Amino acid sequence: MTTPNPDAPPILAQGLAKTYKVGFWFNRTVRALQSLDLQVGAGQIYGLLGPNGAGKSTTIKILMNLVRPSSGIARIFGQPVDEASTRRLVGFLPENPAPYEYLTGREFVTLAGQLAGLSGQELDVRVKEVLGAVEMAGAEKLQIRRYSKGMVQRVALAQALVSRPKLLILDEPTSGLDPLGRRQMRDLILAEREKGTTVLFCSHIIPDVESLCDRLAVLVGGRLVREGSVRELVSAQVPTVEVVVEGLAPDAVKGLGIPLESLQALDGRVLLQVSDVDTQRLLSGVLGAGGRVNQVQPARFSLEQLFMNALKESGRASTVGGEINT
Ligand SMILES: Nc1ncnc2c1ncn2[C@@H]1O[C@H](COP(=O)(O)OP(=O)(O)OP(=O)(O)O)[C@@H](O)[C@H]1O
Repeated sequence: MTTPNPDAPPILAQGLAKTYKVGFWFNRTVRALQSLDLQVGAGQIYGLLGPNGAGKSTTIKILMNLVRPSSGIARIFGQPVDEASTRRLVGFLPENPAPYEYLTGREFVTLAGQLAGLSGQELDVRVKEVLGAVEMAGAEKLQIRRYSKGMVQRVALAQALVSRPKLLILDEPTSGLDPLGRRQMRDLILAEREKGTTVLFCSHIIPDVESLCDRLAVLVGGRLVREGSVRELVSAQVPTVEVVVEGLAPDAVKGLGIPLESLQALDGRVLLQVSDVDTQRLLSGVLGAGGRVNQVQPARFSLEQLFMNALKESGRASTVGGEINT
């Protein structure tokens, strides 16, 4: 058995690919992941963002050694993902946690703590601590089958935290949580980073990714299409301007022949987004056609725009999943 290297990146993936065999005769394949390179540095909160079927869970399952990659390398703290010594350093929240229903929340988290090597008073104290942190102390004696989806998500997070992991891997951590629960989950993730824990989480909830991540990777159809810090990625977008026009119908605005990022009819006005370089031409066109310009302001770039652009470029705006080959 080799020991994990604390100076190695918590997560490293090189050329990671996964092809699933599907169909009754397993004669078709789905390419879920294609040559993924990823490096997550110590203490970072790293987000995997992508639409349904982008390959986020497959990446996480490979890192958790639940799925074998078809090719490529995946390492945790410098060790292969199937190395037992690395498992103790990782806390994992799966996409649809399915804890033993007949255990109480407290029993379940205690079991997870025992499996992680805790015992005696240290175990009791830690179980109480994590159940308190996820606000489940009041329901800890209830069997899990009586829990709501959000409560299951909370105890599942408690089991991921109980061993004080150095790396937390969270698959859709805010799924099933109400707005308050989502806020608490975000605060817990930030608190973990304060303690020096590295966090990898996947989501398709853009505000969660935007508010939490230091860096992120955008996956579409199994391919990495963007990677960087949230700020870098958002500021690399082509600047656009928002223009509100009155006195012209949407079709008349479209008829000006100026490329528009978006167009929305709003109660007698038309709200447009246009690339910075086309703004003057648009304004002259609107005035020349007898319209009035009500408002012009730079658009605030959001991760959502970046995401939509990435989808558009990949030609995947209306499709999900990996490539299916027959
Ligand atoms: N066990 C499996 N067998 C066959 N195909 C699979 C399997 N697991 C995933 N896939 C396929 O691989 C592709 C990627 O799926 P994956 O679950 O990794 O995506 P995801 O980004 O996590 O999606 P979501 O956001 O919907 O959870 C999809 O096309 C999916 O149908």
